[in-house]
Amino acid sequence: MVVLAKPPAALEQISMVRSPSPGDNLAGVPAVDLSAPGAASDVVRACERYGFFKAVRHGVDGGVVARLEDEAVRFFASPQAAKDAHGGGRGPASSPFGYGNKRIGRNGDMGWLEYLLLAIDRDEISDSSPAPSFSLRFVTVRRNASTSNKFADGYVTIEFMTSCMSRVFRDAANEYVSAMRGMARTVLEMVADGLGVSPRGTLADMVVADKASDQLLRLNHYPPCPLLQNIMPNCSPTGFGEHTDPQLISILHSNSTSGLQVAIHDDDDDNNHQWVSVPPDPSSFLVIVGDSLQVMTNGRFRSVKHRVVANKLKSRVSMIYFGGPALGQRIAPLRQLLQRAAAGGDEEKESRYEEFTWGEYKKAAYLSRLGDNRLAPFLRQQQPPVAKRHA
Ligand SMILES: C=C1C[C@]23C[C@@]1(O)CC[C@H]2[C@@]12CC[C@H](O)[C@@](C)(C(=O)O1)[C@H]2[C@@H]3C(=O)O
Ligand SMILES: O=C(O)CCC(=O)C(=O)O
Repeated sequence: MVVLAKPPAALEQISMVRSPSPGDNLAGVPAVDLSAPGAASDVVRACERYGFFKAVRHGVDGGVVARLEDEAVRFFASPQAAKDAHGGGRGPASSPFGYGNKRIGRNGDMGWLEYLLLAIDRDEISDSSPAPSFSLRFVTVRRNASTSNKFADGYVTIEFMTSCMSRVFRDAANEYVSAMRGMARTVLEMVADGLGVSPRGTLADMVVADKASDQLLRLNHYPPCPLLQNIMPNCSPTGFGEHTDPQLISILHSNSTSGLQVAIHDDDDDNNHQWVSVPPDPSSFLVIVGDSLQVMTNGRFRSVKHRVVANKLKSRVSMIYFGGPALGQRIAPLRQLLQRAAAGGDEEKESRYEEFTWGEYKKAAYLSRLGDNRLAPFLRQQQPPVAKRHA
């Protein structure tokens, strides 16, 4: 009798992928030295070809990263019941925010991970603040209400509406988010410079200066998964399924455990892609182009598909800042790019996409499955596929 190997119950509903091997590593991960004079054009080149890059010499203090990572590790090591108490609940009315275990989003996606998803809310705290709709929510307040430009530059503090975390955790998250907002500004200004769009704050202000912008912080923990070692030695569970990020920009940090893979498209055939591993480098950050930035560049930048494969032996901890604009922000190609095209430049002069606001897109995104192509319903009819990328 042949007995078929069956995955352990803990892995039911989690899809398997081929285990990464050293040969899958992306040779020459695109890297940009953010302190270099030519950084803006390097950023644009990487976002066009790959949809992501590794930011080095970024100016973020290692202590800021270490303090939040230590707190995240401490939180994930706490008793399961304590973590579950901060979950967003289950079912269609549940909140995506707070602590989650294996369930990603509300539409049936599963992964070998646990996480904390936090909204960064910039309302000032006051007695009249509406009660939060979920159990974990950052509320940012102005440190100095009279200096609004400082506010724009990231001088914010974060308070938790609930006391699930220690003061130390709160402070660590606060300083980390400030650093990420600073990097988001730097990169988005470089994008504007590199594309010849003025003022250079056009994109950065939507995410960093607009008081109503929609920013998230996600802390992921992928426990080691030795369960398949003997029965399926060449397979690994999916940690986080393939997806693109809906926002403008994401900034990812991970510890030294591998697992992140990105889809690299053929230069000649846009429908063809290959999954490659991005070796971890805790001294750097990965900047990822989101769907909204793809639209704002009229498809010139690519929102890159990425996923995480669980590691058999080591825990992976990642921390991601997602920079989205205000819900009412129109998501459409930057006018100057279209105007330049109309005046005879080399870019397309019509938008490839139907118009939408970030609020509309976000609503649709949160009803979709992780791996769906969320921009497809917004593509204008009879548009050619996303332009062949520049080398
Ligand atoms: C399955 C889902 C999880 C997600 C919302 C969605 O319905 C589709 C997009 C997913 C994603 C991917 C990037 C970020 O991790 C995230 C927070 C986001 O903004 O979009 C997640 C959403 C989530 O985990 O709730
Ligand atoms: O953990 C990672 O490295 C990536 C996670 C991710 O893509 C996400 O949280 O959206």
